[in-house]
Amino acid sequence: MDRRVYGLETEFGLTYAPREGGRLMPEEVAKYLFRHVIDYGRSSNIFLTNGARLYLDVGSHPEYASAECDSLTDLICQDVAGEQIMHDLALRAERALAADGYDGDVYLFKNNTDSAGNSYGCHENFLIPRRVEFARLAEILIPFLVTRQLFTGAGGIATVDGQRQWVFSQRADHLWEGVSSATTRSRPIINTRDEPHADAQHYRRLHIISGDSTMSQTTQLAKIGATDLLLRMIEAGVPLRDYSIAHPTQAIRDVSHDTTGRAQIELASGRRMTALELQRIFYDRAVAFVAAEGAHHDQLERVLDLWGRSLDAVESGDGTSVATEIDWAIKHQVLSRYAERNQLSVDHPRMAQLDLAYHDVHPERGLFHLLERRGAAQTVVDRDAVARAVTTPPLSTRAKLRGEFVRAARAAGRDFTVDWVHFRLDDDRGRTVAVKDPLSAQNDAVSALIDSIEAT
Ligand SMILES: Nc1ncnc2c1ncn2[C@@H]1O[C@H](COP(=O)(O)OP(=O)(O)OP(=O)(O)O)[C@@H](O)[C@H]1O
Ligand SMILES: [Mg+2]
Repeated sequence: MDRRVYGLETEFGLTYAPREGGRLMPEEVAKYLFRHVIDYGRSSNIFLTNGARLYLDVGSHPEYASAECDSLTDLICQDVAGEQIMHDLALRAERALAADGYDGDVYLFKNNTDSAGNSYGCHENFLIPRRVEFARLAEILIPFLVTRQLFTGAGGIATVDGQRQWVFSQRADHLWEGVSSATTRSRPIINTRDEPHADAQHYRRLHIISGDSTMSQTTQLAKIGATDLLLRMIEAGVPLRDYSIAHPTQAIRDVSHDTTGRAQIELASGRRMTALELQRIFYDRAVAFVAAEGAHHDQLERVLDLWGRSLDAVESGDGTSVATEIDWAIKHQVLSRYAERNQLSVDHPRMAQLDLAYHDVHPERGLFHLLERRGAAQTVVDRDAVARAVTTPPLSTRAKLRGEFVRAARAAGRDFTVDWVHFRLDDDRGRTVAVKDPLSAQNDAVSALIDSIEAT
């Protein structure tokens, strides 16, 4: 695909810490969090003027699904904007709670596990051509996804065989299948539910649910950029050997638990390879592909540089060279310095607290955000671009139409229904406009709909 559509869905962890007043169940806190959303959109499932979807499913993990983007920088802007939108809801919830006699703090975490052992996800969506045979795609992609945590993992401390230890990924211990159509009960690496939100004859939406949520913008760039590049190679028919893994979910855990990158992975062929060896193959092939075909976007050099240096860092056992860029290394550096200063072992509860604080979306309280402000975490996009993305959609995809439609309908106080594909004014005799092409930012029928709102 020359222009690819990307979207990121993020589920957040939510807790309430009382200063005064009683405790609250997560479901009750979620109700407070979404009170403003329901006041604003009369539903707990709404689309925003930046083209994103904000919703609360059963349970207590609010989700922000970014608008469709066709560049990595737009995607990062839209994703970080989601944190700010969530944070704004948390502040409103605190005020509403206070009015009801609950004085305390609402915490939102962009992470993947809560203290009760539940896991929630960060789902990556990629538009891919249907002509690519899905079985071949999965065969190549799964070994890549199992091992890419060497540079995409959020890192942190987890309990493995009863012991607290450093790992690459929070999500790895919570995946149960390679490929499946379910996202909740069996939780696969790739979800095959076939809902392309595009012309189904020609496209698929690849739905990857195995990744960790990402705090660092540079990690996000490396994660989505490398995965896109691999997809591009598969689409181009680059011959890649079959590295199918015998037991993918066992392997993803083993790779996560061995931070030397030397976890042995058994392939379906019976051969054994380490995570680093597999990643080196993918990386070398990607470098050769770009050398032959040229870069298809202006961030590609940075993607390859981050990917390559991360593998070097794992190989050398020293993360400092990527400790401002890659989440696991950033977190490891700050937590281990703290442990040294305070003589804490890895199983000390304060270490678990810091690990959690890294993912706090609060711009002043969150540990990652503190590091970023101090220049200890590099960025890809500037603050102004993120601030714009809170209210403005990406301008080169269908999201632009959605954002403009939502804005116009709200301004005029009109009732409307939208989803990723459809646009409708509820009192417009049921006329629904469908925009099947996610890459189209112009559509006469939607323009006419918007004009009709503005004319009244
Ligand atoms: N044609 C497309 N190709 C790739 N991504 C798309 C396309 N259309 C929409 N997206 C992205 O897919 C994501 C869909 O999010 P959503 O939460 O609605 O997921 P879902 O898989 O449809 O449903 P759910 O999470 O409710 O199970 C969004 O980030 C959106 O930007
Ligand atoms: Mg979703």
